[in-house]
Amino acid sequence: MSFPIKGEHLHKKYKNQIVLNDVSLTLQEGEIYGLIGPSGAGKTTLVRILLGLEKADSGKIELFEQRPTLNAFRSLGYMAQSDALYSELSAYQNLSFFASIQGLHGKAKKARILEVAKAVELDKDLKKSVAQFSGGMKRRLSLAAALIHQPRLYLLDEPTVGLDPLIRKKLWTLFHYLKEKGATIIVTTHVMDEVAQCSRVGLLSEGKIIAEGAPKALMQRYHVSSVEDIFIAMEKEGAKK
Ligand SMILES: Nc1ncnc2c1ncn2[C@@H]1O[C@H](COP(=O)(O)OP(=O)(O)OP(=O)(O)O)[C@@H](O)[C@H]1O
Repeated sequence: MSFPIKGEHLHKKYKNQIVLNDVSLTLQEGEIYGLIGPSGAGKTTLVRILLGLEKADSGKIELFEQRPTLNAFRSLGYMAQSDALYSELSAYQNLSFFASIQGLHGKAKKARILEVAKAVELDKDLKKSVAQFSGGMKRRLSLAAALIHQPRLYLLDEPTVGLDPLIRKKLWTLFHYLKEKGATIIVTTHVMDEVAQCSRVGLLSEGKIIAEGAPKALMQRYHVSSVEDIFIAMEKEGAKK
């Protein structure tokens, strides 16, 4: 078993606010790990630290069982919570920019842009300027940009916010497809039916991962019949500690 990401004893404070208090997290190859928790719990902060975009105050990170290098970070696929797109450019130009950064050129680049645009159903909108895109289209374009270099590891921060149920379902089909092909995905979400589709779930609350496991196993452990109830039971347990 290989571990695409390992974070050990991570601590993070903003001024006097403790956001991460000794968080350890190990992702297994080929799993979809759902990171859940109340708003402001530190999910984005944890993802950004794992990605190398933010520095932990202390703790250790390994990427593919090695100390992370800049190149290793480049090989990750990241979809931020707010879309990092160039609105004055077309969707095609945006994808072309991200593809070039990743070293794709010429015919291979063009083919890959069409492939990822199809995967998120934006292939007919590639010529449009991003300024004319809806919120959901921007989310999908951000995802396409994260897919462009076929990374082995994806960090997706609330990838389906603002998307209609049909597109949401299609994106999850895509996530499962990526997983089947061997990719590992860490995804933050507040949507319970998405949580149910994760291989494992971790609940971050008050700076700690207070529960972790497969959704079914967690339902058994907390004697509840829905993922939503796990969330509530885990939170209650966390509050008692
Ligand atoms: N750069 C920063 N400077 C100061 N405080 C910050 C910074 N980034 C995050 N925080 C604070 O850290 C806490 C955790 O934020 P974070 O965005 O990681 O939470 P989250 O779990 O992702 O929330 P949500 O579910 O609402 O997206 C919040 O209280 C936030 O205000």
